[in-house]
Amino acid sequence: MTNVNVNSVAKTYGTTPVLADITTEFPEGSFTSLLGPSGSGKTTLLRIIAGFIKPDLGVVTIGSRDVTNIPVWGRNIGMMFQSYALFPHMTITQNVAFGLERRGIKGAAARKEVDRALEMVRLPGFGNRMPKQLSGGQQQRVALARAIVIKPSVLLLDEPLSALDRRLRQEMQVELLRIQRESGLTTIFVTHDQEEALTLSDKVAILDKGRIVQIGAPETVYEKPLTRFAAEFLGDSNFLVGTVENGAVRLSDGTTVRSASPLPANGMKVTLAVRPEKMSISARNAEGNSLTALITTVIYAGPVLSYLLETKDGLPLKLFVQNRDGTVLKEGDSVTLNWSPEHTVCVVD
Ligand SMILES: Nc1ncnc2c1ncn2[C@@H]1O[C@H](COP(=O)(O)OP(=O)(O)OP(=O)(O)O)[C@@H](O)[C@H]1O
Repeated sequence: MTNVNVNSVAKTYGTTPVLADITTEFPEGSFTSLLGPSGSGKTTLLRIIAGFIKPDLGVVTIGSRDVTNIPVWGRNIGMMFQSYALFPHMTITQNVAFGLERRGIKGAAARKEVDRALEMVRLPGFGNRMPKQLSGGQQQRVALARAIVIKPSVLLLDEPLSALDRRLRQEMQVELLRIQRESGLTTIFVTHDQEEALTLSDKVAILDKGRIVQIGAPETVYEKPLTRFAAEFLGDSNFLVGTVENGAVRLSDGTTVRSASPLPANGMKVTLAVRPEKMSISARNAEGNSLTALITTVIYAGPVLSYLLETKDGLPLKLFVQNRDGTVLKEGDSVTLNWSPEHTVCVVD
């Protein structure tokens, strides 16, 4: 078990900066997801930690060891990518043993480690099969066994589950988490699937244009986004823009909205973010915030109903409600939305 540190790491391709001054710690035994849109630099950061790419600036340490100038094979890293490509002409045992052989571990010692790894991914007894005799999910497990059999210090995963269908993917998420917890491996996981990042991780790092804009526990990043980008990228959000007036925010239609976040000085323009499930259609609470809006679209998704709304000033809003009693409101209905200042977060625009 080892912690990974990235210090002032920067990378530019030609004139395009891809990573700008990244400093962050991946604590020993933690599971961190790197989450961000396409091109935000997730893979580049992972490949720098793996040693496939050398940063222009900065230092990478694994444990107490500076590995910035150490090649991939000298870093003792377990890796798994989207294209997990097992060797088709080799048995499962041979596939898993591949990394061990390159480390000089052969024969009975190797077989013992392979059996242990196959047991860990719940494929005991599959060693003599060929990859084509396994389902996609089973092949993925073999790839995971191959990554962990070498007893790496760190496990690096780049969208390993994105080729799987939804059901298999959820199954593998549970397996991955179990294996990570059992092995205690410091794990860094690249994904652009927010739900996956929230469910699996101890920490989520949100990347935007080569910077980590926020890193923290899933519930912190979700409940208290720091920027509009983070609030929008991780989950859905309503944004209310207004001016600070006597400790509250006055919107353009004159409504006053209170926030539990610290607000800047009077007269400053601010953006407030409110999650759509934090709003409700209920009797007005004197302590709370409220806005009246017209329903423009109803999206029926079984357990959850989504409503798109618009205030008379043209402000678009979203509302998610649990479908408790089967009541579905209609387009054109006018409703009053209520929500708490606790769920009204001041974000950097
Ligand atoms: N070898 C390269 N040469 C030039 N530009 C590159 C190279 N590799 C990556 N880039 C650019 O760097 C940026 C970041 O790429 P990276 O693959 O790290 O993003 P990502 O967040 O992992 O995206 P995705 O989710 O699409 O995989 C992109 O704009 C990409 O085009």
